[in-house]
Amino acid sequence: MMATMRGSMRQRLVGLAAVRAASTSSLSTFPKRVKIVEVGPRDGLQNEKNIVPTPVKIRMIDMLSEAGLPVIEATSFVSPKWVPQMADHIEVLKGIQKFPGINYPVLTPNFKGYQAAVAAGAKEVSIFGAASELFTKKNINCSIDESLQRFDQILKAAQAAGIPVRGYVSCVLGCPYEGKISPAKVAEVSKKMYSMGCYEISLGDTIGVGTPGIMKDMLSAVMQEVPVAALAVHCHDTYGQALANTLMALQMGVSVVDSSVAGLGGCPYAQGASGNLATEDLVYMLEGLGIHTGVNFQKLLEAGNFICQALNRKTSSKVAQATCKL
Ligand SMILES: CC(C)(COP(=O)([O-])OP(=O)([O-])OC[C@H]1O[C@@H](n2cnc3c(N)ncnc32)[C@H](O)[C@@H]1OP(=O)([O-])[O-])[C@@H](O)C(=O)NCCC(=O)NCCSC(=O)C[C@@](C)(O)CC(=O)[O-]
Repeated sequence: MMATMRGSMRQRLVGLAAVRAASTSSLSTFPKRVKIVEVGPRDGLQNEKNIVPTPVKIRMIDMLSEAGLPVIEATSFVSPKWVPQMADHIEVLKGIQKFPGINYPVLTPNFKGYQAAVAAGAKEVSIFGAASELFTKKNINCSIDESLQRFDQILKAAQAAGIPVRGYVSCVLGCPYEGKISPAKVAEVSKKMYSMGCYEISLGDTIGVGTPGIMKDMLSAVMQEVPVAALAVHCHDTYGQALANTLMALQMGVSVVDSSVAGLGGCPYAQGASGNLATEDLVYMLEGLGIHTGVNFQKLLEAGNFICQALNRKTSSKVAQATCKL
């Protein structure tokens, strides 16, 4: 009875957000549809100190699939010495249900990771670089130029095998080691990765220090070099700016947004990085703007609830917290 009441309250809450959309006049600049790239199973879990059992990861991904997320980043084929939490990448990728129409990309830092990912059945991979030399060194142990050479090898093999490659550029609004990063540097690295063959470039505010004004300047520079249709934003919420920064990107025409269920997340090689933009908060805002996502909100809440219980953690999603109280 109580659960049914809660369910109907949640529906009313989402309905309320959608009704507000109708009264908003400046919606013409927003995309009609946004593709959400769910990074919770990878970015959300990679920084967890205690190893999350593989069946929990698999159930989390299956629940996110049931919620209708169109892209779910499943795991990373990185060195287990560097990120022990992702050491079960083969079991996770093989163990999840592959829903038709949903992509399950995995991170591959080098050719070794790419080969292992493809052998385990990956149909899409993501390479990850940065606009900061020091962060690149700390994160993948090479310079930016060396990282681009490694990516080139992956991209050539992936192109031959018909495997799409997504590219991340980290530290686009600031670096934990170098501080300010110039929009020109972000544009330069993004352009290189796009020209080399990445179909999409995800711009990461890795430590969540950006504000909408800096986001605007950075995107303006990148959009000179990469078509906006090929751009995504990936905002961490360390300073509570992730939703505002994402809104700015949407206003500028970006229609792909990365987020993490329950706001889980953080990069082990970015001191001070906290969780990602929570998928629940993103979906609530997009519904309110009348922007289609295809996500079942109730099932998304259930996936967030499941992983928070498994981690013995309170959700970082404001919307999930609010609906819990209803
Ligand atoms: C890139 C390396 C491997 C270089 O690490 P390295 O130590 O320079 O690598 P190496 O080539 O010298 O090899 C050292 C050992 O690692 C092994 N190795 C080498 N490659 C692999 C592989 N792919 N899979 C499994 N094992 C591997 C290799 O076989 C060898 O094993 P050993 O002989 O010592 O037993 C390492 O630095 C690494 O794994 N880094 C990953 C760090 C990471 O995952 N960071 C988090 C993801 S990025 C992020 O979160 C930001 C993002 C994407 O979300 C966007 C944003 O927020 O901005």
